[in-house]
Amino acid sequence: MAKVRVYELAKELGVESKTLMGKLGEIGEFVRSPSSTIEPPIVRKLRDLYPAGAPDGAAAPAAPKPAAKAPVEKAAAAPQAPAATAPASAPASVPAASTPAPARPAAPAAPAAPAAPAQQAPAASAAPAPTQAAAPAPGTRPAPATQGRPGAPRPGNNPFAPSQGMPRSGGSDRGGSAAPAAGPRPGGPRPGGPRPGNNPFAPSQGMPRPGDRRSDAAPAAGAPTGAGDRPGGPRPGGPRPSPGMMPQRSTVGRPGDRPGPGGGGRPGGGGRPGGGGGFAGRPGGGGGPAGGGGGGFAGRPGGGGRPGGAGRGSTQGAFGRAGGRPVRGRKSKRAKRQEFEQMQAPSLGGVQVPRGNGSTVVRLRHGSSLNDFADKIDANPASLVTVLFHLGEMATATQSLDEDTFGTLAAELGYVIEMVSAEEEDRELLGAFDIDLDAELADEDDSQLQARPPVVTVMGHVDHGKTKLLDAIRRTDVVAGEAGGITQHIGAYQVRAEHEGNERAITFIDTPGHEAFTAMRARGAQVTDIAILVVAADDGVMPQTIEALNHAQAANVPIVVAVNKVDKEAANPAKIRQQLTEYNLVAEEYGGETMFVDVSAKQNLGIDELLEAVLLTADASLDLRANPDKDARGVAIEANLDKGRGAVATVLVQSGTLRVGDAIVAGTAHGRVRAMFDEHGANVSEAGPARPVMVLGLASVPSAGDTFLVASDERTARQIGEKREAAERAALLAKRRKRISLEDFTQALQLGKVETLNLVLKGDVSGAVEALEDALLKIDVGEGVDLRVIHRGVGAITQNDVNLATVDNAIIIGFNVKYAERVEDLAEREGVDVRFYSVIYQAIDDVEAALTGMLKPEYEEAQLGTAEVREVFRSSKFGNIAGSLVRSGTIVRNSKARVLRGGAVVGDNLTVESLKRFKDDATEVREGYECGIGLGSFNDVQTGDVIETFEMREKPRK
Ligand SMILES: Nc1nc2c(ncn2[C@@H]2O[C@H](COP(=O)(O)OP(=O)(O)OP(=O)(O)O)[C@@H](O)[C@H]2O)c(=O)[nH]1
Repeated sequence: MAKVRVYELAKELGVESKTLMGKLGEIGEFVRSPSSTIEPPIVRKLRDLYPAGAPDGAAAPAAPKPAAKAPVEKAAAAPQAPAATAPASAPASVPAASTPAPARPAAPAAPAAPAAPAQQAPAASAAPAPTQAAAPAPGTRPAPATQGRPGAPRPGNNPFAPSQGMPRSGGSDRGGSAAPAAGPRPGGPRPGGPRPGNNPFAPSQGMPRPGDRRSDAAPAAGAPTGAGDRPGGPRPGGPRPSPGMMPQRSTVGRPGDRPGPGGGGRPGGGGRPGGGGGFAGRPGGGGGPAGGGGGGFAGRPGGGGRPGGAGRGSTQGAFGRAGGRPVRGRKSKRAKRQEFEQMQAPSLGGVQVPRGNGSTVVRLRHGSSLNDFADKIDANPASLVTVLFHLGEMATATQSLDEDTFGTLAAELGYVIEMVSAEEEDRELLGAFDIDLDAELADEDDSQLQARPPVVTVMGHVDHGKTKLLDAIRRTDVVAGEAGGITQHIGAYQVRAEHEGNERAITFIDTPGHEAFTAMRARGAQVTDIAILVVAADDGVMPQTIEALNHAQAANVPIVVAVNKVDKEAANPAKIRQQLTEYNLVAEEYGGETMFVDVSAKQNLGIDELLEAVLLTADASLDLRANPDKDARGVAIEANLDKGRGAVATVLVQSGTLRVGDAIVAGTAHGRVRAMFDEHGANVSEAGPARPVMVLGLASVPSAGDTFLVASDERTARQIGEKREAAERAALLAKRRKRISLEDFTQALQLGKVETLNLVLKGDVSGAVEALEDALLKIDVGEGVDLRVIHRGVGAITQNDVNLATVDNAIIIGFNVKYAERVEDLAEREGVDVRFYSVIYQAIDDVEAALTGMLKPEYEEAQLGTAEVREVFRSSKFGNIAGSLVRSGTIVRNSKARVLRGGAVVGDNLTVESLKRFKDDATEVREGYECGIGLGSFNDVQTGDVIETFEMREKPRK
């Protein structure tokens, strides 16, 4: 069918060419002149508009003629001007786009009347016209089967789907033009409505970009494809196209494209779908035939071979999926569900996390990680990481977090976090081994309880005589005399004193000071029954006296005051009594309840009275009884690693009886009691309540204040120890992480205060570790540098130590210890600096040096050379160049510079940006030579100026 020119048609229709051109403009077909040709579909449309040759064109556009064979006929026709084709479809398609729903009902009917599809789908009928308008590429063969498909937009055609691949504005988007071809799924759209996956709001599908003509284009895609599609039913014999069958942007519509090998009727490599959509920006590029049939698929014959040349991963058009990326098959149900859920309640960061109702309690152990939290709420740990990140905290899924962090996260997600305390945690842990210490105590009846000695701690201000007093008490021991005195310091000792005619035992903790007392309390060990507060009679109440009594009172521990040094001339015991009344310690003689005893530790005066006072106080205010007939429970008082004997721990039995051979676990240390010694160095086979003994047989060194218990067997003891160790490690990690938050860090960085030397101290005995720590912390390193002992302990350097040092960039100092097995390799691998010392001062010297090295370097200016400006050259490239003579030193390129004029600085903070020796670039020019110096943007250089160059050098620290 030959093309018709405007004037010819005008004549035929009995209207003026101008009127017809106007009409063409109205329907979006812009023609240049009356002699322009019009594509047959447009011709038909116009004929419909002027059915009876009515000049007003009043005829309804409702009954367009079927587009049937037009494309075939037009296949070989010359390409149309883009201006003519592209806009044509747009207006036509708009109604379809805006009312996709009404178009749908037509779909089911379409297969029933394939011969007259257009009548049934008016919306679609408009579209075939423009699709035909897209001229076939020269040389492409038309697809015979493109026509005849009932026209109706595919229900699945999501007009908003960005992947529809509509041409972008400008109409020259080849890829876009391919979309309609891709759009139809010959396999038949599901008639039941839009594809569930086609969620126009789903982020994965996106909305059309502004400026895109997708929204316009989409209906066009729908319409023409509908024309070629078989809505509501499977394509006869046609396989469901895989995405791979979709035409590729890069291939479709290229002139000269050939149908693919299996394509059967896939013309022009899929035809230029732009033709289908009527948006063909490239005349001739659009596989007209395909277009005529309504997109690329229309070009496929019923047999539906795979489209040749159309690869995977190209435009996916009407499937609503993002174009460009290959998508294999349709979305899984799971993907759809996920998408749906995402639409419901995305959390902070856009991830999906099961939410609590605001009061859902989640119990977490101290040191738990996001993994643990995720486990409890059945969430994906990675999602929690994301949410936390959006809350301003960065953490990995396995990292232990502190309570605050969990609290923030939980609040965001509608949960309430309940952190389990260390005691509760241990209780739970022991519960797993059928050990319930609380129930044990509750179940004991009076008949099982026997009196036990009081356990006493001596506290007081520095130099008030605590140690001296403990010595004096030790000497008064009636048994000690017989056994040759207390020969060993084991951390605690028991003395016997006469009281009301009876010999009574009193246990003294041999670590004076409230620090040890409090440290033990902090570990959950309530060891002390009575505190002796030592106050020097010649000195009076001092800060640490007050601190000590506060600590004792806070622990509800009765106090006996030892007014010491009464032998001294300046002693004023009455003053002490008076002073202490202010702190609720009112002496008995003043009507109070506190016993004050005047003693002289030096002269052994009043010691017996003091012991008696202790016993009286104990009897008066405490019910000191315990059940000796059960497995021992108690506290580790002191522990160290002995070269010959291994871990040595002094434990205080609090209840039950500890026997040699018992399986024991103290904190994380476990083992079997191999031997026990008392403070006299004598072997003991069993130790009852309030009895301190030195125990051999533990596999590792427990910490002071660790509670111990006898387990049913060694295996249980080991398991408890290991579980405690894991919990402790987690808690330690959590604690460590809390030390610095992101804000603190940034602030510290800004203040230049992040240079912190972290240390892990390990020693053979706790005393040495403490001494080392004290000495290190006393190093005067000046401001700006911090020293922190992040961990200290007794024993070999373990994997835990190295791990800790790795995380915190710490240096490990080992004093008289070595690596534990296989730890050296780890330290080397992780690059942890581990230093061993046997002389404490060497360690201190080294740390001091390290700290000095860490101090921020100070810089000073060092002059490199001066040059006198002899002449100024102007260079368009480098600005002014100072032709200079080097007067002293060397002028070095890229060095700092300043310009002096008459001794005054006229330019500072400059850089020697270019340096030339004649025409050659030079890196440096020495004294006596001429050179050209360019100072960058500084152009105010004059003859006679002096250019001084220098560099900033680090100042050596003294
Ligand atoms: N005259 C006299 N001097 C005493 C008496 N008790 C202790 N001292 C002296 O006081 C000084 C400090 O005694 P310590 O027992 O070391 O005192 P401390 O309270 O243990 O001191 P720190 O361990 O530093 O807290 C020593 O020189 C003792 O000899 C006493 O009863 N009379």
